[in-house]
Amino acid sequence: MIENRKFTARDTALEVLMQIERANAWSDSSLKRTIAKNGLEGREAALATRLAYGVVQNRTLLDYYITCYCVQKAHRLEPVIRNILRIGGYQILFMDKIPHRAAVNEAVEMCRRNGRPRAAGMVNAVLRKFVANWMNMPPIPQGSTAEYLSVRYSHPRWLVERLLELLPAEEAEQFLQGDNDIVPTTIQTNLLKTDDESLLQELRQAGVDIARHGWLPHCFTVSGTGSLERLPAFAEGRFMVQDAAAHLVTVVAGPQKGDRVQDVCAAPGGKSFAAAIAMEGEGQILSCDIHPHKLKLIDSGAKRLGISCLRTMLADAREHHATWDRAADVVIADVPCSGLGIIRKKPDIRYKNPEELAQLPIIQREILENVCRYVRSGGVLVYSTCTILPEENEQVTEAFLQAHPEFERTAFTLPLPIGSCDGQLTLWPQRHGTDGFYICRMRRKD
Ligand SMILES: C[S@@+](CC[C@H](N)C(=O)[O-])C[C@H]1O[C@@H](n2cnc3c(N)ncnc32)[C@H](O)[C@@H]1O
Repeated sequence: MIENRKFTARDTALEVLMQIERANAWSDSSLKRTIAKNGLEGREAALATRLAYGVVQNRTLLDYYITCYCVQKAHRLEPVIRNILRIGGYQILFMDKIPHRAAVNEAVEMCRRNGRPRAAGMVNAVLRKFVANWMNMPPIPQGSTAEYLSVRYSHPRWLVERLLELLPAEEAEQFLQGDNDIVPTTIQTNLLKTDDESLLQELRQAGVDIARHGWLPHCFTVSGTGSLERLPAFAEGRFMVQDAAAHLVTVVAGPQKGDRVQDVCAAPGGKSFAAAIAMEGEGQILSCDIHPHKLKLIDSGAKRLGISCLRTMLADAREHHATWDRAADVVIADVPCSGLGIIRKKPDIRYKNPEELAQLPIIQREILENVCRYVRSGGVLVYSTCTILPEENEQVTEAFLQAHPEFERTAFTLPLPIGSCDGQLTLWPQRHGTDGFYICRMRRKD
């Protein structure tokens, strides 16, 4: 049955890749939209997703091989042909269950269906070379370590060079490799509605491949189960999806029952929701964001999870609201960042323009400067990002602490293997098995 419909999955992947290329679309939102428009479900939707993500994750490498086997360089090919070749090449090199013959034939058919019958012969010839050599593809130029890793793992050169400044080469390679792996999803029990054991049983009965998280209480890892959103347990709010690293931000913030919490960059709401669960639904959470449409995501998430102690408000975290001064027990500043720690979930982040990223520390510092005013005496200020770059992390908090002696970093202890931290922590995928994150816990002394 799937055989007959693979055609649609490949066309959907092509449509998504074209949107990414032409309109600079993000792969996750483009996939969601296109899968719905094309009416794909279940395994067909999963195949379209795997193909589109797989090509984004391995784009440089695929283009390198295409260039080796084609008279024209990959970047000179017409975009639609280039993407058909990438989809075909990805299946041949990375997907064991798809017969090579099917990958080639489907690519040839896609040329015809997309009004490019004259390219069919060339596509056939290039992909046949992939098939003939798949166990022994052309060597990647060794050049410098950065050049090799950049092609091998399809990350831009600047990012590889930056990682090589931060990590030993072997670890940088593990990081890059991990960005292209399929990672399990982490979910958290909504203790406001159910308990761990009931959720485990319910999801097992629904056919979900689920295991308790290795070290995070009330969390599970789930894999290979397609969209979790179709499950009644999701629709009825018995769990939320959140990576372990993101979850730890709330653990570090440590909100207590009855607390007043302000989440100043809150959408789509994950850390506010985790705070509400930790607070057993009692207290006040003010979840702000700069984008009105994103506030709706927080509202609908809170409704689904049965959280009633949360309200949303449109606010730019750089602008002062005097009425909030010294009012919060906990302020969470999960600031906009380069997102380089979550490439394994959002593969196209690697292609962001580094020049735009250079502005982020300025915004991050402005946010911290402003929202620190909302922390009460003795209250907690948590700064977090989903990146691993020191200029968005330690360098922002260190500059802040130097300018604000009324704040100090305070130690915290997390479940092993992390253990005790001196007030700040960078989580690394290749070390901790989580997304890449930075968390800093500060306390107002006066
Ligand atoms: C890393 S995301 C937050 C994720 C969220 N805390 C969660 O756990 O679901 C950063 C958010 O900051 C918002 N944002 C960006 N600039 C902002 C600003 N100046 N003021 C408030 N929010 C801002 C973005 O719209 C985005 O939703």
